[in-house]
Amino acid sequence: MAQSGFEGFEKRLELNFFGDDPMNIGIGLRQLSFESVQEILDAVQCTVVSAMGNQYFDAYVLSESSLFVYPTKIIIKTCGTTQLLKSIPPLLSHAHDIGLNVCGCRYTRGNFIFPKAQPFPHTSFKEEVMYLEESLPNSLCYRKASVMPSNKTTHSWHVYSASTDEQHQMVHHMSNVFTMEVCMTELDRVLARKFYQHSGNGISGDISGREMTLATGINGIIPSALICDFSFDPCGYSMNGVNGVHYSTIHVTPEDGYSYASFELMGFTDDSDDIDRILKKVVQIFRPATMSVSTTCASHDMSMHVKNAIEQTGLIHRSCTINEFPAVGSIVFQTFTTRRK
Ligand SMILES: C[S@+](CC[C@H](N)C(=O)[O-])C[C@H]1O[C@@H](n2cnc3c(N)ncnc32)[C@H](O)[C@@H]1O
Repeated sequence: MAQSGFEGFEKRLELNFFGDDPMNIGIGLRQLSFESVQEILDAVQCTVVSAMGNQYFDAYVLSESSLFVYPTKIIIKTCGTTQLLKSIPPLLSHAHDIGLNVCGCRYTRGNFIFPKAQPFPHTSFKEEVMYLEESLPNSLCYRKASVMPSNKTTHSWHVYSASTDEQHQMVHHMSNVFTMEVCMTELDRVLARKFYQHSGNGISGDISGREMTLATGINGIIPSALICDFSFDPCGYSMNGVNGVHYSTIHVTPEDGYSYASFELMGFTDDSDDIDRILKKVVQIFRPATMSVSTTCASHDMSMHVKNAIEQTGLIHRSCTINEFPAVGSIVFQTFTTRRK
């Protein structure tokens, strides 16, 4: 294991808002100017490298992962040594200026490969929780922080959630929406090489990103999705998939010694056959030695589909932890490894 390298494991923040005038939200957060978005990202220390949108939301590829902006929801996912939680104060302030107030927060992450390289407030989960508690208004009175373990101390899932009373009631009406966060380490070396640019060809990150999408089969994971992709120099890859109201996103750190890839999907639980097929395709593209899947949903029915699909790829199910979070629902954290691990 390298002593230090690029931290692939992302921090993910999801904030939900409500309007002063709920019947008149319109495009809500999507009306934030590009300057306001950049100011929020400055606090995190990352920038926009590519963007696309549809009638439902805007999707940005960042220098360190992704940002999704819906009228009343924002999801920021950043890796490396970014200071994700520092986005909260400017974000709440800009949202307030357009008549929106926060009503729900969910922060999740895995275990950093290089924890000592993380800056404040990401130096420890305790520090992160303290920062979250101080940054969120008192109206978010249902709060919970938990570290969900696996069979290995090196793999656990950190979760913080907070919500208002109203948001707490609302989650039950959204019972068929889920998010799935997949983290993969020790990628197959031959497959990881596909995320290196061909040296000295001088082509842009957009064009070589597209080439990687096609060469690896990433475009076949969700064939109906519109893809915004980008490759970094000399290596590294990010993409956002836009499919109606749903997004998917993939980020790859292919360097040997600390290789990492993530896949995330927001979708409807009714499409469980599709989810089986998607997960198998993801495993086939990266062939990781270790994989964790965290599903967030009003119920925990999804977890069985996840387990069955991944076991069919030859990976072995090692652990499953379930926890309930107010206004979020059930989070199921499962880990898998190859036989040799
Ligand atoms: C931003 S991407 C994907 C991040 C994602 N969280 C992951 O690790 O899967 C990170 C990869 O791009 C490479 N990279 C090259 N230039 C970069 C830059 N300017 N900013 C961020 N990453 C860069 C890193 O070395 C790493 O391999």
